[in-house]
Amino acid sequence: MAEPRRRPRAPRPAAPAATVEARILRLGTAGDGVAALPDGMPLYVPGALPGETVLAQPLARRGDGMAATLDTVLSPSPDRVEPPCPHFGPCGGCTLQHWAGDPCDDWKRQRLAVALARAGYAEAAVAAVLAPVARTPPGTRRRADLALRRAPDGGVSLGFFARGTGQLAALRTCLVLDPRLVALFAPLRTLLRGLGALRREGSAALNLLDTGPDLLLRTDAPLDATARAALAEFGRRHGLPRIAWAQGETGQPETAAQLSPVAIRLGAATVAPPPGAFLQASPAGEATIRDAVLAGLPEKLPTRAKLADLYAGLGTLTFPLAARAPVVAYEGAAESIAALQVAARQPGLRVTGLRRDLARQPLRPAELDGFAAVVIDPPYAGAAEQAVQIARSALRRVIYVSCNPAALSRDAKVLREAGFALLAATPIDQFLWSPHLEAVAVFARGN
Ligand SMILES: C[S@@+](CC[C@H](N)C(=O)[O-])C[C@H]1O[C@@H](n2cnc3c(N)ncnc32)[C@H](O)[C@@H]1O
Repeated sequence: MAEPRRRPRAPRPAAPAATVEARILRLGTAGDGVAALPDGMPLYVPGALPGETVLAQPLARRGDGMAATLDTVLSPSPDRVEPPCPHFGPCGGCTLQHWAGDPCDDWKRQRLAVALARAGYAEAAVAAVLAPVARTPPGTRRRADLALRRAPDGGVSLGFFARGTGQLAALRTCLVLDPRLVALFAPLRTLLRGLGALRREGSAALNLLDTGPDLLLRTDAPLDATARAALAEFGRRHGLPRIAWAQGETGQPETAAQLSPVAIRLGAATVAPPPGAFLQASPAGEATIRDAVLAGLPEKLPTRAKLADLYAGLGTLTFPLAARAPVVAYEGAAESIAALQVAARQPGLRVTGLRRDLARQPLRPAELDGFAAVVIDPPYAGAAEQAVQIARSALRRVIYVSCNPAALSRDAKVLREAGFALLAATPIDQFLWSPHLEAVAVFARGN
């Protein structure tokens, strides 16, 4: 899921507007408090909570409304809490840390209910199958995509961009990340201070694998032999089996130092992920998604049943699914599907991996009809083309893993119109203290 590494564009300077007093009516999908201006236009106030009266400074038009900054909270919500992280505010990572957990869970759960209701499922039908929010604990996030910036004195800051400002909030700690990744912040800064390949800006993507932290460094200048030796020494000292490097935001990663093999266990398979590979953000989040997907399968599968896993990545869901029936996994990223295919050669796994761009070439009805169930876990944009093909097929069971309620809503509408009922909906708070919401929804027809 998205993490706030890419530098956001700073808002255009606007003529200073008078501070307004506003009553916050609700929270918007980006986590901002939403009030109504006298003409009815929404006023988006980051940091404000539902029920609060605030003084806010309108800044500039944003979408259908007006963006503002929070000046003063005149009447705080009883659900306002002291943010536990010292970087709250400047850091763009956890924008809802000032909100108590239970109301935040209720808000996320309600957003899933609304998304499914917008797809046309009756409110009562949604309420009947909607599970409580599964909240992942702090200190368990195993992926971080940190921005790097060299200061004029040669020092390097490492952190996330504050929302909408282009300002990098330099982090000393992080409450959501696994402490084993946080422990690398200080040594990374020291390493990067002396690394000529980082002139002005770059990034450090950290994935915590079963074999230890896996680092993908992106810098704005080439990496020479001395720098490679420094990376290998860093890996040895801090227990990183592999450090990969790439030039620029889009350069192809290459292994700069490999000290021992990398691996992660997914179901019954051991997979060697490529540098910077997609992993579910936390082991607990992954387990919740996996369990909800497995629970969504038909109770009894015919002897010759096959399953399909679309947008399979490294096989996070593929390999657990293969415990129930043979699985065909489809994935667009060459390095990910290659890792899945290699892992699938381990004995007894019953997995076939195929590379396919599912946006351009969604599985057609004749292909879908051969599967007893299809799991679909698309990127943020959702799977509009694939949903249309599913609607035209004779497929009876779809398990949809979503990281974007709006895309889920759009695709679920296509399924509903094709006769799919909603059997289960599980909201998952895998990005604690952020407005992100993930979900698993199970659809069936013809049963
Ligand atoms: C949300 S991830 C899910 C991965 C996997 N199911 C998991 O749980 O780890 C979405 C996956 O879709 C892949 N993807 C993105 N666009 C794609 C496309 N057009 N065709 C096929 N796969 C695509 C990404 O490479 C990524 O692996």
